[in-house]
Amino acid sequence: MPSKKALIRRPSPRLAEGLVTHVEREKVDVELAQEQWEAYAETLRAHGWETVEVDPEDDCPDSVFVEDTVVMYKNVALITRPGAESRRAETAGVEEAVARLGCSVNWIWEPGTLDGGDVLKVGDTVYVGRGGRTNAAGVQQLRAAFEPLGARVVAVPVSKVLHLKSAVTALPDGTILGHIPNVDRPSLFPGFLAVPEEAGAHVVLLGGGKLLMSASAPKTAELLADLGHEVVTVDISEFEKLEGCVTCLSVRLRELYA
Ligand SMILES: NC(=O)NCCC[C@H](N)C(=O)O
Repeated sequence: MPSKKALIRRPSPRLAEGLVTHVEREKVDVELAQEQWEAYAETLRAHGWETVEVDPEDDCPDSVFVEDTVVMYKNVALITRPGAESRRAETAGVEEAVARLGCSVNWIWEPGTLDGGDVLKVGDTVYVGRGGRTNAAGVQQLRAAFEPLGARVVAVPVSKVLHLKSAVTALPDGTILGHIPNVDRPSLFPGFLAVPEEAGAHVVLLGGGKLLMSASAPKTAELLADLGHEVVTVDISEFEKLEGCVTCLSVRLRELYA
């Protein structure tokens, strides 16, 4: 039976020291972030996901952004080698967690770098962003890991935002959502829908046609609701100050047959 498990990792007490690259540093309220993270996890559970906590990594300020440390395809967990050196220590705990769940484990190796935020799966198409965190060797290694399993890997340039998924994500029907100023080449994506807000480009598919979105994209939420989607919102303001979005706080494991 397909699983509905989601990896999450509680915020480090050092969260406020997290990296910022494309935005001005703003003061992060760590206590509020903790509350927002609890509410995010509760929302996943309320929609049928069993949350599995990876052991915390308190010395890594960005460890809550668990999506960047592992990419799932079928039952294979590809442990990444994050582009930012300060994030490399995050992967050990994630590797342990996915192995415990029965995933087959594979790795991105030096000189490859790859962040999970750069990987968007739409059916068997796997888009990978070549940008500030993911290099050409990382793209090649991802291809070598997933193409034999049936994936079609499509590399796309990312220069305007931190990760590919900061720029685009996909609706359940495969339509790609993007905020045009953040997308290098919208024409590379079939069925592209431009959204009016930066955070409007970020959706997590909760299942049953429901979309999890940030409360900071009300116009896009209205647009998507008007197209017949059911939108569930969460406030993740403290993570957005660190260039995080709804996708980066969890990794959904849908194809485990444990
Ligand atoms: N996948 C994601 O959207 N990850 C966000 C990572 C934010 C973190 N401050 C970083 O710069 O790595």
